[in-house]
Amino acid sequence: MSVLVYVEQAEGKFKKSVFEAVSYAKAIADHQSTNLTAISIGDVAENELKELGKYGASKVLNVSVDQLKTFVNQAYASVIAAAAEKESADVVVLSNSFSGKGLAPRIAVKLKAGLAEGAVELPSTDGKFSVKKTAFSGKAFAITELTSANKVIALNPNAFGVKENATDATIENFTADVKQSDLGTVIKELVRATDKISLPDAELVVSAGRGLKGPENWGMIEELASLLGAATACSKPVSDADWRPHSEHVGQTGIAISPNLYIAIGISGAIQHLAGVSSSKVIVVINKDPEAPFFKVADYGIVGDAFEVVPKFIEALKAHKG
Ligand SMILES: Cc1cc2nc3c(=O)[nH]c(=O)nc-3n(C[C@H](O)[C@H](O)[C@H](O)COP(=O)(O)OP(=O)(O)OC[C@H]3O[C@@H](n4cnc5c(N)ncnc54)[C@H](O)[C@@H]3O)c2cc1C
Repeated sequence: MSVLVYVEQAEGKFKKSVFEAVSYAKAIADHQSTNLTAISIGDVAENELKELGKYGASKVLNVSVDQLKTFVNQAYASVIAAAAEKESADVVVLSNSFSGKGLAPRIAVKLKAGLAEGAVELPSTDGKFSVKKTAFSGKAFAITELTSANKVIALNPNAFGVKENATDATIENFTADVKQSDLGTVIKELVRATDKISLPDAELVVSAGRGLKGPENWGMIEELASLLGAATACSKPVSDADWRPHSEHVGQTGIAISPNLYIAIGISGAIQHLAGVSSSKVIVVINKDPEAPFFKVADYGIVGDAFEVVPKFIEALKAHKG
């Protein structure tokens, strides 16, 4: 028995959430006194693959074939399942990212495995294999017991943290048959929508809501985000009104994020909004209404008018940066 972790790459590089998934998988492997193997699909240089050893992967299966250069859900799931079978892995771990959300259930079906999506902690060690995970679109937690022999766990980004565990990773090429039926949808070209920091991966996020009154007032939000090196986000009504693009909408029906810092400006804190942001490590709320529900989950709160507070915040940051 062993543990397999899928390491998603973007343009040949691994993101922090991947190193976190490897750290998490390594902790499971250690608990089971077994080895951790990683599987990478796409064009990744050897030195980047070797990096995975730093977090505990002792072997890396490298799949580099033309058909799988870009992400193809069904085909990637088949390859990862084939690797799990080859490695006799009974636990498969991956990040609960956009692609992870599509892959995890497919891999689980192929391996007849129990599935825990949105895991936020290591499985329990009391003899049962129970995983704490988010439920009801992030509004609650559930403890799910996986009773099947094989298990698939999709870890929520920023839930476990990156932990170094230096091992010398050996790299092995892995060739799995890619069936034509798995290539039903193929990405032909990837076009970047923006050069801005990607919201799902951002460590810092500045978000604003209807309290900003209109799209013309987002200049100060963008300036604040740029000074902090943060991504920008917004509430649903803001993107519904086309004040901001839908790619910035966070919450139950938008993107779920868990950055280290989430600054919410002029957002009431409706439950559907909180569903996507409440697992942020530190939440700062700026709202002129002291009764705004967001203050209940805030680590720091400023009761004040955004049009007064944000410019002062920007001024202070500029002064701090010199
Ligand atoms: C099925 C369903 C799914 C939903 N999914 C989502 C979702 O994914 N994401 C999401 O965000 N919403 C979602 N919603 C909508 C959600 O219920 C709220 O309506 C929405 O989050 C409110 O957005 P808001 O806080 O920007 O606006 P408002 O509720 O209008 O709040 C504006 C806030 O700004 C404050 N304010 C006003 N002026 C200022 C000022 N000058 N300075 C400082 N503060 C000020 C006000 O006090 C208020 O708290 C969903 C709703 C439903 C029914």
